[in-house]
Amino acid sequence: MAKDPVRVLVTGAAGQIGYAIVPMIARGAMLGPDQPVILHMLDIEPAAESLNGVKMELIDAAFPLLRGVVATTDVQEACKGVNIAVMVGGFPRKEGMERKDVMSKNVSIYKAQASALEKNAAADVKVLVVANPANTNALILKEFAPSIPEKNITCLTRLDHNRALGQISEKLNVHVGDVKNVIIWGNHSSTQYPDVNHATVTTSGGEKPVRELVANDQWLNTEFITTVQQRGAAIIKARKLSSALSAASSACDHIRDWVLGTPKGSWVSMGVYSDGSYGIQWSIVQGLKIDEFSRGKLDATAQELIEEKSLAHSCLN
Ligand SMILES: NC(=O)c1ccc[n+]([C@@H]2O[C@H](COP(=O)([O-])OP(=O)(O)OC[C@H]3O[C@@H](n4cnc5c(N)ncnc54)[C@H](O)[C@@H]3O)[C@@H](O)[C@H]2O)c1
Ligand SMILES: O=C(O)C[C@H](O)C(=O)O
Repeated sequence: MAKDPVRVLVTGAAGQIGYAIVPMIARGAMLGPDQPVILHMLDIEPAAESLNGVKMELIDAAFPLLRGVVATTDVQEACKGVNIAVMVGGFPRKEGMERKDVMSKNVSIYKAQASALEKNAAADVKVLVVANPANTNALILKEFAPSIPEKNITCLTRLDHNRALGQISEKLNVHVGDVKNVIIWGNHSSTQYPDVNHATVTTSGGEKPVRELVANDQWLNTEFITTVQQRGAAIIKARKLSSALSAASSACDHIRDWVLGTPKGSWVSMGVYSDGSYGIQWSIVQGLKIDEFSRGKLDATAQELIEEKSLAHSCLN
C-alpha cells in the first residue's frame, strides 16, 4: 500500500543549503525511495521571488515522490502540520567570523519560530536545527517550544561526523563507507572534539581500530582534530560561501538515520539535549571509556556551550 506523504519543512529554503537540500528530499535521500513528501518552504519577504523560483524548479524537475509544495513567507502557514522541520533559515558567517558572531541575529529567529512550530506542527514533529550557532539555536527553540518533546529537538553535528570519516578515509586510502563510529562531542564550533578512540575500519581481515591502522597518535591528536574543527572556515575561505552541498547531504543523513535507524553496532553523531538517559527513537551510546586527553577536550567544548547559552539569553533580553 502506498505510504501517506510526510510533510517536511525547510526554513531558509531560498538560500544555499535550501537550494541544495530540497531536491535531495524530493528524490528520497532523506526519507527513503518509497516515501512521498510534501515540501513546506519558508523564507523571508525579500527572498519571496527567489523562493517562488525554487518552487518552479521543483515542479519542472517532476519528482515522482513530491506530492505538493508550499512556498511561503508566513511562518504559521509554513509550520502547518509538518512532521519534520529542517531549520536552515538564518545568517551564515563570513570569512573571519566565529559562529558566535552570528548569535544575536539568529537566536531571536529561533525564539520566534519555536512558537510557530509549537502552535502548528504535528505533535510529534522532529526538528533539526542547521543554522548557526546550531546547538544554541536548538536550545533556544527547546526553551520556547516547551510542548515539543525535548527528545525531538536536535541540531546538526553530522556534517562534522562525516568530515571526520572523510579525513580518516583519505589518510588510510580506504572507502569512506568502511569507516564508522567516530564521535563528535560538544559544540558545532572550533571547540568540538572529533574522537576516533572507538572508530573502526572494515577490512578484508575484519574490523580494525582506526588508531591501530593510522598508527600515528600525533596526527590523530593534533592535525586531524584541527582539520575537522576548522573545516567550515576552510570551506568559507575557498568558496567565499559557507558549506552547502555537504551540509544539505549531512542533514538528510541525520534525519534518515533518526527516522529509519542505524545498522546494528554502528552509531552516528547528532546534537541532542543531554539528560543522560535512553530515548525512544535515538539513544546515547553509554559505557564508552573516556581517556584523560578526551576528558579535557569534552570539558572545553562543554564550557563553550555554557558560555553561549548565557550569551544567547542576553541577546534575547
Ligand atoms: N550546522 C551545520 O553543520 C551548518 C553547516 C553549514 C551552514 N550552517 C548554517 O546554516 C545557515 C544557512 O546557511 P546558508 O549557506 O544556506 O545561508 P544563506 O544565506 O544562503 O541562506 C539562508 C536563508 O535563510 C533566510 N532567512 C533569514 N532569516 C529567516 C527567517 N527569519 N525565516 C526564514 N528564513 C530566513 C535567508 O533569506 C536566506 O534565504 C547559516 O546559519 C549557516 O551558518 C550550518
Ligand atoms: O562554519 C560555518 O560557519 C558553516 C558551517 O557551520 C560549517 O561547518 O561549514
